[in-house]
Amino acid sequence: MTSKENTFENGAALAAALASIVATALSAAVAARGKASIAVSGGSTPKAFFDALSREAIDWEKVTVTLVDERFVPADNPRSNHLLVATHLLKNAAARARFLPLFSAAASAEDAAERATEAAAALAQPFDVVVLGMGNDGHTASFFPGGNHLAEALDLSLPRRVMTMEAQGAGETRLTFSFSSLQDARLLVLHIEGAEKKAVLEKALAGKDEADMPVRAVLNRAASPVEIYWAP
Ligand SMILES: O=C1O[C@H](COP(=O)(O)O)[C@@H](O)[C@H](O)[C@H]1O
Repeated sequence: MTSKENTFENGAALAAALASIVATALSAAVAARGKASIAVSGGSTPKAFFDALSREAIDWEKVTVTLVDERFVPADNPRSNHLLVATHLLKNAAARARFLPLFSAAASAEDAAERATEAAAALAQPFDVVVLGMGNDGHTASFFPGGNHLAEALDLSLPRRVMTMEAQGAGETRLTFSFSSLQDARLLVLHIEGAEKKAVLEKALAGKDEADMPVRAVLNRAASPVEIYWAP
């Protein structure tokens, strides 16, 4: 599919612009269908965006927020993406949103993935908004190079689901929405910041090998156009 690069002077300007277009997309979804859904990423990049989005005047009671991916850790773990979202997004006006976690205290990560798949099936499809991040190794969501379920996760014929992923660069076992769940979002954003990530993006755009850089699946095969948001 196509991608479009949106470049900003700094992270604050990017956060404000991204919060504004995401708010517009969520409000349009509520107006059209009575509810809206957004899947967001974890990591260090989205904090300012989350803070800005939390203040947007949206009918948040009608919005479900979930995660693109999560570590198989409880929400009080400092590495939990749920904790990040609870701290930076589910506050101010956005405190009224519903949150759908991927982690649950199941016997195994596989069981937690099954539970999250069932819970997510109640959401309207596709997602109204998906905001992806990217690691310096070319991973996005928890599609890691060398991931034990990478080929399955990137297979577009896989029914929408949450699945587990283990990889050397991932730390904890991960829970991640499949590519099939994310790639057709009504608004599909790849949010990256810094010169190093820009260089990783350029490398990803220049090649095709998805096992080496799984973010290429998004850049090359997503059904929706990819809005790339970048600031130095
Ligand atoms: O592991 C993860 O990392 C990526 C990128 O994180 P960042 O710290 O470099 O911004 C993130 O998109 C993903 O959701 C997260 O689980």
